[in-house]
Amino acid sequence: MEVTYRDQEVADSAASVAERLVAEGVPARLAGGDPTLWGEDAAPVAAARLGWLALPRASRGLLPELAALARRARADGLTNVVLAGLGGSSPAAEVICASADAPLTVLDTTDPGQVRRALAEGLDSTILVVAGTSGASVETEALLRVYERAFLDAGIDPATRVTVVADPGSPLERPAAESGYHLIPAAPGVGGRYSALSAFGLVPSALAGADAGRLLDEAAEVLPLLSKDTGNPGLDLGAALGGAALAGRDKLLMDDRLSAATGLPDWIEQLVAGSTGKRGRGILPVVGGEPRGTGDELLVAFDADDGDVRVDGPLGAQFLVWQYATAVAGLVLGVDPFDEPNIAESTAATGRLLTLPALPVGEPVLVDGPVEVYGHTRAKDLPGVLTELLRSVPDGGYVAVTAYLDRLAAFDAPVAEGADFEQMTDAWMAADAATLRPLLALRTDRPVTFGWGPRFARSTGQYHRGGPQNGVFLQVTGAVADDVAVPGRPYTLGTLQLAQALGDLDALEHRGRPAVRVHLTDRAAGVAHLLAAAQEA
Ligand SMILES: O=P(O)(O)OC[C@H]1O[C@H](O)[C@H](O)[C@@H](O)[C@@H]1O
Repeated sequence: MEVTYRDQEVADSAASVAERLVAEGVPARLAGGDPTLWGEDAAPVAAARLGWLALPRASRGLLPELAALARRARADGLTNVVLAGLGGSSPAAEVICASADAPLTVLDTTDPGQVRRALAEGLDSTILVVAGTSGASVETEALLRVYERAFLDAGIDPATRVTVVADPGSPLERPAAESGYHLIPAAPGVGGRYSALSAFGLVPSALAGADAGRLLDEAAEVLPLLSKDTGNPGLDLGAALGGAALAGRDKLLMDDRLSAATGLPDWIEQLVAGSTGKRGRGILPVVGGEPRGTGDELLVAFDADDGDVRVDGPLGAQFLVWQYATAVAGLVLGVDPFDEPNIAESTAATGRLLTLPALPVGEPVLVDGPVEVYGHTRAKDLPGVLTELLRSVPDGGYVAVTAYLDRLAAFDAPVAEGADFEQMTDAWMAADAATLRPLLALRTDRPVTFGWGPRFARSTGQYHRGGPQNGVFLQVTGAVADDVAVPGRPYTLGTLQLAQALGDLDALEHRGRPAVRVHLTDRAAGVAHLLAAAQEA
């Protein structure tokens, strides 16, 4: 694993940061799991979250159980692996499986269409992994309830299909015990964001056919370097991230085009945004963003020379080194990398909204074709709304687009017969809400981020609310055609999804951030309309 500086300014600031950290004994103290590094107030939480440093070795104990689990699933014909988990409980497995070409369906959504899509993949061959660290995520619990009912309706005993991965003492242990699900207790003292090499990352990956042992080997190889004062890739990367952010280069761009790992920036996003975005500080990962030369960017390139920092190494080592580097960057920025003080703001608001007889959606301030606009705007049409939002981004700020929609809906777009791959990709992009990010990025030199709700809410959501208050928000919601009931709960997935969006908006508006919700009364037509509006200057 190697970290190389390719920009003199970054190299200089990293060197002076590293010198200070070494003088304070940080590398050995962090590698040894010293919880007092981030100050006295942070020590109790850190003490309960530094377990990830031991995982490259400790998780080896899981391997026989994982092999047996995977063997049994294959013997039973359970090849469709579905992972229900939010925040840090799912993105590592997503990257591991995508990189290993191991098919995994990740459900970190409350979108009824996306959940129906997953259910339709064939319950006969489905094994469901339900993953939660705190066990408090309402989405995970709802998805478990939906799948339990679906299995029962299909005449399948859920106990033969559900595996629960949970922190010891988590409320998720209860349904597991009551219903006889296979329970795999996660290593204690890790927490969601740092759980890649724990049961959270490894159980679904092994079931889907990825090589969990290899990941641990890759991480174990780099582990001894992390206590060193020199030649320590975690220290080098952390000093670069922290030093650059202190110098105003706090937008993290990543070029992974040549990387053997698929989707690593998405995992880094949840780690870095959730860990550093607090107390008005933080590092904002801009996944998919291109460098604009604006002076507030740091470009990290994987296995390539075009960045300010070059990072080379296999996936298992990347996980460990980025975790260490993020903990170091938190120290440099003066934030506690292990808490998430502002996540609860929107979840509490969502909880309150769900107790009301009806969701307070309000009245649209304007309707433009299949798109309703809610919030404060003086604009007369949708292109005007977007222009106004873009103009309201302050110096050093950013635009965050968040879409509470079906992440896979674009693949339903009609593609002409005989179309080649490029034409197919064009058709999908033209139907994908995520295309808003590059389109809006063409119209501003400020970074534009994109996140699917509620997935982003537990990572960049922490940064949006806790980080520098210079974000401008465009939230996209959509009408639900075919809702899904949540058995045993008074709400449907569609209601939960909308309540989450409104809860998030509420938390942003309370902080005085410019935020507009656009609601698609027809989802496919609405996305097309929105993308067209984004192109109209
Ligand atoms: O794993 P859960 O209990 O469902 O929590 C999901 C997520 O919640 C918060 O956002 C934390 O910052 C994450 O680290 C965690 O993964």
